[in-house]
Amino acid sequence: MTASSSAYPMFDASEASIVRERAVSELRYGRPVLLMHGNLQYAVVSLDTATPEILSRFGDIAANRQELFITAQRAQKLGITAPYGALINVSDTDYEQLATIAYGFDTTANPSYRSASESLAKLEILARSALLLPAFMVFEIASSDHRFDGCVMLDAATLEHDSVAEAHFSIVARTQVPLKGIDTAEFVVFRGGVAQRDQIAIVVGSPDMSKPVPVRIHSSCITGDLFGSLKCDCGDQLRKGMQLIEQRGGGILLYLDQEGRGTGIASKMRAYGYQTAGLDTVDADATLGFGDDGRAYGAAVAMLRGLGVSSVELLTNNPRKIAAIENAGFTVRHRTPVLGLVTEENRGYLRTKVRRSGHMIDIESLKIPAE
Ligand SMILES: Nc1nc2c(ncn2[C@@H]2O[C@H](COP(=O)(O)OP(=O)(O)OP(=O)(O)O)[C@@H](O)[C@H]2O)c(=O)[nH]1
Ligand SMILES: [Zn+2]
Repeated sequence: MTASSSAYPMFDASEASIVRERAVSELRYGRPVLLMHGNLQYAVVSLDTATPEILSRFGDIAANRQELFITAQRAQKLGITAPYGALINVSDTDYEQLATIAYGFDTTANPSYRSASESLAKLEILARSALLLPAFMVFEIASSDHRFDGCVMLDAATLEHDSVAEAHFSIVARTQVPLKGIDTAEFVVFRGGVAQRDQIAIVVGSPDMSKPVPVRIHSSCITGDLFGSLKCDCGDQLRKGMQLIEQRGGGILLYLDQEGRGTGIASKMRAYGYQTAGLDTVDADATLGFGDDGRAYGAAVAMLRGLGVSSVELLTNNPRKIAAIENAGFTVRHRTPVLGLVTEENRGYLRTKVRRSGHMIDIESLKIPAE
């Protein structure tokens, strides 16, 4: 084999999605990245992963002029109105105090701040990609400052929510798996999109792709799907969804790698902690800095296209899923509700879904049998 003498690199390492994934990796290891916006450059570290030592070094380099970025949702919890988030003055704030301001249950802090620019609001997108809390230490650096040379540098303008247009997926494996109560099921593994993660489509039976196909788009819920958590209805919905598809004579279940509505298992468990302390699911996420539901359905769209689906019967109570599929050009012929068992433990969660997230569940049906 002869070595290539091409003057061109094998791939374009400046491609926005690759730079973003490198930045994600750096942030998860607690290291700084550079966020560019026009002539401005910000050194940024994640509060979720940076150690006190890293933060202290960061503060030394910034000569104590670093600020804490929090999202608009978290700012609102602190009584601050800032549409793109806020930059909190933290010159004399220790690590514990930073965490309290950034995502603590106690929201009584009254810090001095300035409103963040639109470009810094993009840090929330980066946090979601990295499955980290959306709180960052930020320091604006001069172009003559070379102390962050070597850090991954990304352009804020390239940080957009997972868009369908950029999602390229391909099938890497498909194989039959015998499932309890299901006649035939084929697991089709797709690879692509953000971080080239693997996503699964389960094709039940042999659906006619030229007709409306029964489809459930299911976001992963380790606690509910695997362990039978009583806090939500996910496990029931998963199994009911599969049964409904089987009863229809075949269809597709898309199992999306979107734990905790895309915030990741760590943030979901933190949110559960706040729920135990009395917050509902939406307020618990907002207290951590997250918006109501930031899930993107690019992977679902790509998988349905990859399987040759154009028209669906969607098994869901969530209007956002319908909108996402319709916006991508699919015809939603029919919607079938999927409701799990209502229990004392999940009733509040289901009510919040109806009242605050617009889920189409008959509130009367949320009475538990003994009521
Ligand atoms: N952040 C957060 N995520 C949760 C909580 N409870 C469940 N989840 C996640 O919520 C998602 C629920 O997914 P789905 O059942 O597909 O979606 P849905 O929005 O309920 O819509 P349908 O079930 O289709 O009506 C999963 O990713 C769960 O991990 C919670 O309290 N906080
Ligand atoms: Zn769940």
